[in-house]
Amino acid sequence: MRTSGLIRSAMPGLGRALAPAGIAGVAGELASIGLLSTATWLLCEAARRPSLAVLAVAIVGVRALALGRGTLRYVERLRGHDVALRMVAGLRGLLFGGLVEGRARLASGDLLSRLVSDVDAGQDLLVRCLLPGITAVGTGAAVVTGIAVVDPAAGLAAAIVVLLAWLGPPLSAAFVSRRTAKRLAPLRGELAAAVADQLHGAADLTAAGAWPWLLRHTHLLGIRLAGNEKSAAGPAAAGLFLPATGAVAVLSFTRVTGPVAAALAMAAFGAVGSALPLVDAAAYWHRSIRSLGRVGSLFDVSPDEQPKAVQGTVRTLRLRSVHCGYGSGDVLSGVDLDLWPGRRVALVGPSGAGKTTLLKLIAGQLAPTAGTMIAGGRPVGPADLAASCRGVLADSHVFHRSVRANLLIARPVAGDDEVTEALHRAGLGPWLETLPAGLDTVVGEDGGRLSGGQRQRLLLARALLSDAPLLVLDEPTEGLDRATAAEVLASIVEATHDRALVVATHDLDAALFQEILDVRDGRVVRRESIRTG
Ligand SMILES: Nc1ncnc2c1ncn2[C@@H]1O[C@H](COP(=O)(O)OP(=O)(O)OP(=O)(O)O)[C@@H](O)[C@H]1O
Repeated sequence: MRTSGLIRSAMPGLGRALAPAGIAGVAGELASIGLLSTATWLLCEAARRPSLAVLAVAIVGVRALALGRGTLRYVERLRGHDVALRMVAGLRGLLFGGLVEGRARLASGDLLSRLVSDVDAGQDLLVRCLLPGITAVGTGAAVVTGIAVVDPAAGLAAAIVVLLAWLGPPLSAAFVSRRTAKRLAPLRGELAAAVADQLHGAADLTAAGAWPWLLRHTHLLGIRLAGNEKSAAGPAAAGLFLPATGAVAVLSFTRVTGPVAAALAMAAFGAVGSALPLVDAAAYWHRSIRSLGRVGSLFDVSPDEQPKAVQGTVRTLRLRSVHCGYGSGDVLSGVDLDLWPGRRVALVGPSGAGKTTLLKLIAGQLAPTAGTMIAGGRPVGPADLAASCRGVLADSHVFHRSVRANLLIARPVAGDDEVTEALHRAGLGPWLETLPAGLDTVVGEDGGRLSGGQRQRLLLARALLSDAPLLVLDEPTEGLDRATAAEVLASIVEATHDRALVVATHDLDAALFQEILDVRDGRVVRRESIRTG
C-alpha cells in the first residue's frame, strides 16, 4: 500500500484535523516575531523621548503578543499531538485489523520492536515534519509580505534570504542524513552490541583479562559515531547564521530609517529563524517516509496469500507437491499430506529435516512457493489455514498474564472447568494444584516464571482448549520423562479425536498415530500407515 493511501486510511480527514494546529502554529510564530519587532521598535523609539501615549500603545502590544505567543504555541502543541496520536492509533488499528483478516502479514524478519517504531514514525511525520513545514512557510510568507508593504526593496531582500533558509539547510540536511544514515545505523548497532557484550559478559571478561581490548574497541566505535554525527549536524549549524543574514540584508536594502528599520530587520530575523526547524524536519521526513513505507508494504499481500472464500473453516486439507521455505530457497520440497477430522499424523526425522517448517506451513505461518493446498475442493492460502489451525510451535508466545487469561486467548467463552480440564489433559494438573492463586497465577513475561516443560504444556493446554479443527504440535512433551510423556500424548489424542492432529516428535509412540512421515532434507522419504483398532 502506498504511504499516502496508508495515511488516508488510518486518518480520514487529516488535512481538516491538522488545519487548526497549523493556523495556531503560524499565529504563534507571528506573535513571537511581532513581539521581537515591537520590543525593538519600543527600545529605539524610547531613546527619542516620544509622548507616553505612543509608548503605552507599544507596551500594551508587547504584553498582548507575549501572552498570545504562549497561548497559541500551547494550542498548536495540543492540537498537533492530538491529531498525531489519533493517526498512530488509526495506523495500529488498520495494521492489526489487516493482520487478523489476512489483508496484511508480517515478514518473518519483522521484529516487533521495529514494527512498533515504524508505526510511531507516523507521529514524527506530523509533529516534526508537516507542522514545522506549515509554520515555517506560513510565517515566512506573511512576514515577507508585511515587510514588502512597508518597504518593497526590504521585502525583496527578506524574501531571498527566507527562500534560501527554506531550501538550503533542509535540502543539504536531507542529503547528508540520507548519506550518514547508511553509516550511522550499523555503527549504532555495533556500539549497542559491544555495550551489551560488556554487560552480559562482565564475569568472563574479568576472568580472561579481556577488558582492555573490548573497552578500546568500544571507545573507537564511540569516536567514529561522534565523528559521523558531527558531520550530520553540519547543515543545522550553517543554518544558524541565516537569521542574522536576513536582518543585515533588510538593513542594507531598506529605504526607511530609525526604529521602523530596526523593527523590519528583527521581523526578517524572526521569519528566517522560523525556517530553522525545517532542518530537523527534512531529516525526519526521510526516516518517517521509509518507516511508513515498511508498514505499507505489510499490506502488499499477493492474491494467493489472501483468504479465499472458503465456506466455514478448513477441516480437511490436501497438500500436493508443496515446496516452501524462508525466502532464501526452499526447505521443503514436494511434500504430500492429507488431513481430515480424526486423522493423526506423526512427523519424525533428524534435527533440521524440516518438520517444524511443515507444521508452520499447515498453521498458515509460511506460504508455499509451489504446489497446491486444497480444502473442501477449493484452493486455500496461509490466511485460511491460520484461521483454522492452532498449535504449539517454538515461537508461540506466553503472555505476561494469568494462567486463565493465557488459555482464554484460544476460546474467550470457555469456563473455568474447561480451562482446568485442558490443563489436566496437558499434564499440568498436579502443578495447578500447587499454585496458591490457582488459575489467577501470573506466569511472567513470555512465561518467564515457568520451567521450559511447563511453558510448553501451557501452550499445549491452550491449543487443546481452542476449537480449531487443525492442531499442530512441535515436540509437545519435550522435557517430560517417558512415562509422563506417553500419558500426556495419549490424553491429547483422546481429546482431539474429532480434529486433525500433526505432531513433530523425536520420541515416537507409533501406536497413537495413523500415519508416520519420515522427513529428511525437506522431503518425505518414508510413509508408514499404522492400522489402528
Ligand atoms: N526462520 C528460519 N529462517 C531460515 N531458515 C530456517 C528458519 N527456521 C528453520 N530454518 C531452516 O530450515 C531447515 C529445517 O528446519 P526445521 O526447524 O523445520 O527442522 P526440524 O526438523 O523441525 O528440526 P528440529 O527437530 O531440530 O526441530 C533447517 O535447515 C533450518 O536451518
